[in-house]
Amino acid sequence: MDFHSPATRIDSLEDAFYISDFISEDEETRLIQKVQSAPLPRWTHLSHRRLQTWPSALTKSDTLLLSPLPPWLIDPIIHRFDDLSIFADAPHGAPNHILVNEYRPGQGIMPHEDGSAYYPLVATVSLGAPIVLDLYEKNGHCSGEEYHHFSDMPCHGKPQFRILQERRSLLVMRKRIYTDFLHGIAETDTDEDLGPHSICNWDLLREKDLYDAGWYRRETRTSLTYRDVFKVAKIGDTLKFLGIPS
Ligand SMILES: O=C(O)CCC(=O)C(=O)O
Ligand SMILES: [Fe+2]
Repeated sequence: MDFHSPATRIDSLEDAFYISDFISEDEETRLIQKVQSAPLPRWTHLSHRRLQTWPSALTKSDTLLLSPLPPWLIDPIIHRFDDLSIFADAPHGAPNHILVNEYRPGQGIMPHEDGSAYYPLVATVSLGAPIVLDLYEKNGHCSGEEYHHFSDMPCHGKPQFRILQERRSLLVMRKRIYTDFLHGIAETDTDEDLGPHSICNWDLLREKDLYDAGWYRRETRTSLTYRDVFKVAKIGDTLKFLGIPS
């Protein structure tokens, strides 16, 4: 089976796909335990969330120094990506880099793009609690009083699209959605105005009744974002380059 079937496609977005029950509850529990039990220095503390980078951060020239990913980030997730051919067209045919982001209630991530270091496809597995991801078209411009100082800036006021990511779900964004949109998560402790009119993957949700009131309170949500870095270097080659015998 391919991941880009009509059963998983988010209708209003040509190149985004959503699978609500990508991992089981037991798999989710185990993954959360693994994230939580990583040694403390693994975490980078940012002002609005904390982050782990696997296998390591990219160099200044956006190169990944190749080293194996830990087994818990491969099995079952990357095996399932293989079954669905998610990274089949990527240069290395599989993800080689994973960011783990943890958001407590009130935390988020500013609208941004992931950039050209990566093949334009990101596959995100959500753990622990739902969260809304906002998409902003890059060349959308601001209008309205509060933005008049920044009229040439992309508009971060109102997202064009909102994707509700349930716990245990997979979201794949690629091509134009990757290159032409910014994505972000609001710093709020309540996601509001939820319904078929505002959430573009509403039809694909597993547990719509949780949002009957039109809002929910955030709880700690962790994401695993899988990508393929274009430029890779073997550690041995790097040591040779530095004149160090390996
Ligand atoms: O947590 C998410 O779903 C988004 C994370 C993200 O945008 C990033 O790590 O670049
Ligand atoms: Fe991102």
